[in-house]
Amino acid sequence: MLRRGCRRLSVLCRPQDIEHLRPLGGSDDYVKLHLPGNLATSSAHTHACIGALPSWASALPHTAVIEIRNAPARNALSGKMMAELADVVTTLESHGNALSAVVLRGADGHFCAGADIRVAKAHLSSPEGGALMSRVMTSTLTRLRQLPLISVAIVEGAAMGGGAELTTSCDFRLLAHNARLQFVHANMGVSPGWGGAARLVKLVGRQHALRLLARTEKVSPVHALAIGLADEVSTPEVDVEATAHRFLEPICSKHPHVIRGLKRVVGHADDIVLDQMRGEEYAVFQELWGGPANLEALARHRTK
Ligand SMILES: CCCC(=O)SCCNC(=O)CCNC(=O)[C@H](O)C(C)(C)COP(=O)(O)OP(=O)(O)OC[C@H]1O[C@@H](n2cnc3c(N)ncnc32)[C@H](O)[C@@H]1OP(=O)(O)O
Repeated sequence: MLRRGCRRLSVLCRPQDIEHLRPLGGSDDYVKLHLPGNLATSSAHTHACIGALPSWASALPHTAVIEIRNAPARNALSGKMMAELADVVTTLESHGNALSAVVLRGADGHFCAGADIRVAKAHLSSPEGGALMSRVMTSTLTRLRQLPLISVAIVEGAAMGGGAELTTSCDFRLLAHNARLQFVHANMGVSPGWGGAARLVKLVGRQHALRLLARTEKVSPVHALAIGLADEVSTPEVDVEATAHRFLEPICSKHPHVIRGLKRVVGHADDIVLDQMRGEEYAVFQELWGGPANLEALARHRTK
């Protein structure tokens, strides 16, 4: 399932891969997309599980929240949750025009403990099962990373294994003072399988990435900040929700088209060669120049 194109190596996930994972979970574990009121109504018919925004996020305009919940397993992802995360990303790809940002957060004080080991043991322990999970998660997290939205992981408590990989698929990581990140894969006898190794190298560089992966080091918030794995760290005085608010407010107060254009330009600069980037930059500029936000800004600027 690996395709070696002339430019990139891509992992192909088939719809039946996602459907294979969907029954593998319980009734209380889920991944849910929380949207502002109008979008929640218009996205009600999509596959994804949709809810209203939690109160801490409702004051942030143009922001969605992805909630990860699996209470008995520190929010580890069951197969069902992996399928639901894919659904959520599909909804954001097709219904997210009015959004600027998406926040990924685990429920009840933990981010995510990786793959749900109970499910993995019972249903995905074969090489084929692992490959299937890897295809689905790599594809979903690549699509999450490529959304034209600013994505932010709020990391509280444990982010282990695949959970640590999940944090790297977001543009920014805001860590609670009690956050614990650990790429425990080597302890599980595996390497990252959700695309997280490549993203980690991009974030922290070859040296730190190899060290974190090979030594399975526990990364404290202070260390994460020092090596570029964290963008902000909350304190006991300023909690993680207030930290997220402070970080996101200057982004979400701008016009969503502008933020989406910026993300596309920077995303492409990061991922593709320069001449393609120039084409994208030109195309985005043409789309934005003369648009409502640009005209509003021009109107505000008085001619001397
Ligand atoms: C390519 C991706 C590959 C992977 O992600 S493989 C999975 C890698 N993840 C791990 O190895 C994490 C293992 N868990 C831990 O280290 C710790 O549980 C963790 C997350 C730091 C939390 O520690 P504590 O707060 O002390 O809680 P605890 O250990 O008592 O756990 C509470 C309950 O949660 C369960 N749990 C934690 N991680 C899980 C997982 N990944 N899958 C399934 N169940 C998991 C744990 O078994 C315990 O259950 P119970 O209450 O004893 O029934």
